[in-house]
Amino acid sequence: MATKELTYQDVAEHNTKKDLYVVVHDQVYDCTKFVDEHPGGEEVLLDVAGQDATEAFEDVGHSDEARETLDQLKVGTLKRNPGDPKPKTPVPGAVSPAANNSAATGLGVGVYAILVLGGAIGYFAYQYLQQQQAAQSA
Ligand code: HEM
Repeated sequence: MATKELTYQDVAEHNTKKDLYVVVHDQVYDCTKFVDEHPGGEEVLLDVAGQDATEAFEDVGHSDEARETLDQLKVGTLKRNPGDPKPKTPVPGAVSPAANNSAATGLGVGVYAILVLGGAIGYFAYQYLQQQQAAQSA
């Protein structure tokens, strides 16, 4: 197995579909041949091309099989220098339980507000119509 040491700058140069390296858990992987076969689509891999994909990779909850595939793509180990970028946060739209939860909580408050407001408007409209009818029949 290759034990070449690459810096983050080395990896960052391989950031196109035809030459695509990613970092996962400080290991460097050449995904060039795999990008077209990725069951999760090429878009997500292109999004992390030449970058640290650890968080994106783990957030999806890849299978052991995916980890074996990853093993076969390994080209070296990342040599971290001070000031190197941190692992990239997952792309929007990617399967992410944490992101989904926070979105649901945010939406929950909004939905409650609409329901309460809608209920109040409905109630007052009903009262108003009752009064109108009472006035007409008098
Ligand atoms: C870096 C190397 C990667 C390898 C070797 C890899 C491999 C795989 C494999 C084998 C699967 C099939 C399901 C499974 O076995 O878990 C899969 C699915 C998936 N991958 Fe990756 N993946 C990689 C990176 C990524 C990244 C960076 C993302 C970014 C979000 C991603 C997103 C997904 C998604 C969303 C699926 C689910 C597709 C579906 O079920 O329709 N993958 N990947």
